Amino acid sequence: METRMTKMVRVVARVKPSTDPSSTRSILIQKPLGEDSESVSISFGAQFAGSKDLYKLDYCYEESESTDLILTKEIKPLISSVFEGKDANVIAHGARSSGKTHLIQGNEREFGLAVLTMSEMLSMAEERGDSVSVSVYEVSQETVYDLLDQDKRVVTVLEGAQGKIQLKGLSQVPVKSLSEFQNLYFGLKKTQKLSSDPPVKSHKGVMIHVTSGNANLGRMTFLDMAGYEDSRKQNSALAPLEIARINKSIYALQNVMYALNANESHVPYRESKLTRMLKDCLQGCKRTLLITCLPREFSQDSFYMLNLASRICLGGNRAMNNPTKKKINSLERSFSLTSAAQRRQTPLTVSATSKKQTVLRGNVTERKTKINTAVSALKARKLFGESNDLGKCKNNSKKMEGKARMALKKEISTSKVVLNSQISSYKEEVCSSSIVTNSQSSLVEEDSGLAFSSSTVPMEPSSSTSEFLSSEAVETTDKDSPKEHESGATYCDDAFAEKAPIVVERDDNNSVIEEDLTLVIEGENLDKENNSLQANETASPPLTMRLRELSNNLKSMCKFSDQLSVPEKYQTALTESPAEEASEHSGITAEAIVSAELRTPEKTMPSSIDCSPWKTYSAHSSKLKKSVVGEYLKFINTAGKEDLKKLKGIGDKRAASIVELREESPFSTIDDLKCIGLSAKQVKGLLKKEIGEIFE
Ligand SMILES: Nc1ncnc2c1ncn2[C@@H]1O[C@H](COP(=O)(O)OP(=O)(O)OP(=O)(O)O)[C@@H](O)[C@H]1O
Repeated sequence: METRMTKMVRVVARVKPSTDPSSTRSILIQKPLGEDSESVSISFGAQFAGSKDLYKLDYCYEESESTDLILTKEIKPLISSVFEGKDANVIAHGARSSGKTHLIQGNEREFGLAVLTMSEMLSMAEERGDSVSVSVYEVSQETVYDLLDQDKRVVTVLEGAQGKIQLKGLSQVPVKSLSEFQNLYFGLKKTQKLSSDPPVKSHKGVMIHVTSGNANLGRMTFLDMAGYEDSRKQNSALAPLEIARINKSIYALQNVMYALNANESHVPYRESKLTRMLKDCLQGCKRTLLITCLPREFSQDSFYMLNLASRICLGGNRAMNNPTKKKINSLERSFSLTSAAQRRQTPLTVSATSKKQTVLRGNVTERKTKINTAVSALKARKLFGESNDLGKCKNNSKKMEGKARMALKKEISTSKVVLNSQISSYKEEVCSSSIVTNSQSSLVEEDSGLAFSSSTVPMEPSSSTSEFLSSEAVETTDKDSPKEHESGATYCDDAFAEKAPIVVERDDNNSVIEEDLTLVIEGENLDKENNSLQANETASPPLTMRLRELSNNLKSMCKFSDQLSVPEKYQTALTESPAEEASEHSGITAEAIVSAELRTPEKTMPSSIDCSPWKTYSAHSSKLKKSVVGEYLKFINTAGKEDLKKLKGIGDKRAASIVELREESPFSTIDDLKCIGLSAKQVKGLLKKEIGEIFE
């Protein structure tokens, strides 16, 4: 029976006009049915390395299409629902300077969507005899500020026992006319921007409330998100940590939208202050409109944002098309495991029948691209976080695919692979030592195909942590202390949660009611939990031991490769022939064919059969170097703070920076360590010292 569903999040793009008409770096938009297209594809110019990829969205508004058109087509239907008591959200995200503020706020001459919408809503309210009021806020460094308050009062996000969010300290100013609203909205900067303010990025939100008499109807939220930028950019005005923090909250909201659109059972609202404060608006809404702002001339940062938007869009399509999507979602999520602990705890499910393996083989071959796209297009912040440039993104996709292969290969080799089991395990050892992140994926069969499931696995920090965070969870950190607020009640702000005794609020009839509130746990606490998770799993041996072990393994592998002797015909089958050819060798089982297909030739060490001793030695030492670097990075990406401090040259501050930065984007090259304030020379020195220690 077909289930009718509507997408919770509609994902469209808005193109910002080119500033250089002669530029060849233009994005390409395919609208099969012009304005009536229900889905569009966006790709990048041939010059761009990612040009082969098409990103699907629900629609794309080009430069020639006016903001009024977006209002008519996208927002007017939402306005009616707000007057019927539903919430609606319009969120603009994108790279820096991609036109988000221009789209949402606009300027005095060219009104943005928030102003145009307010105009519509005021007319409608007048007709119906309803009232409109507005709140304007900013979320910066995990703190919410009330922008309609002269002193930019801090807003506290409280969560009631029923999970209802209360924004304590957020003003709600009645608006009677558009000019009144404009004065409030455009006057903000003039009254509040202090020249001494350090340049910080923030998310800015406008919430339009509709009330009928004393009853609250719906709310329309406009969110102008801070611009995404690669935290490793050398020329940014902001510190990498500040960028990382803001990116983390961008990813958090994107993860929430993905989960909502994919109709997932768990929505990770607790990942950031922004997602927590918007929880009610997002979950109680008729629809959220996500607008990806894209400059006509693409950039790496735009590419990432589009990639993520497309992922959210695809999640919705799948949820509508496939009621059993949850298993598929698990595939994406299984690749998005964020902490090494989670990755390592992932059980490798083995389906051992050869029949199933034969099916798997076919599917793996056919789905190679699908896995790749699913992984690259669908993984949340970790996938994209891991890859802060296209090259890395591609490498990561390859790595993911490689890991999938490895997992399959493991599966096969644990059952009846007759041929070459020695080679398989030998290769596995080499591969695993050179893969930076170590993700194990559960493999299960879904329908007749191959699916990856993480049903037994926490998916992301959000999901894992939230499992032990009920809405009444209580947690404190020692660095944050309770704050005193005007009400006189002592309660907590970010990263501090405790059961508040009784907090007073007003109900729909404006009468005072008392509610038992639980103060929320914010992102930093989640970090703490993530870290404690990591701390638990860092019972793994220290780096030097692991390097030593690696060195021994490599030595034994060298020995093994010298002894290696595989019948020639099987060597050919394993390295070159497609499966069909291989099957002609009567002695090779179906499982072996799969093994052959899944082989990653470049990872294979050259045997000494046809190499000179020097070539063999060079190849081995270069592999050794790569493996050591890989191990080092793996350690950097997974170890707890205390273990990190055991590394030469890493003190408390650097260890803390590593933990914070890798949350946003794991270290994928040694050079990434420059982000924690090391020079290239210092980075080299660190590694030399660690390697030197192996031989002490
Ligand atoms: N559709 C448009 N038409 C003309 N100019 C535009 C358009 N969109 C944006 N711009 C211009 O591009 C510049 C950057 O736009 P805007 O400030 O809106 O970007 P942003 O994405 O909000 O930036 P940030 O990431 O810093 O918040 C501004 O000078 C703005 O006037």
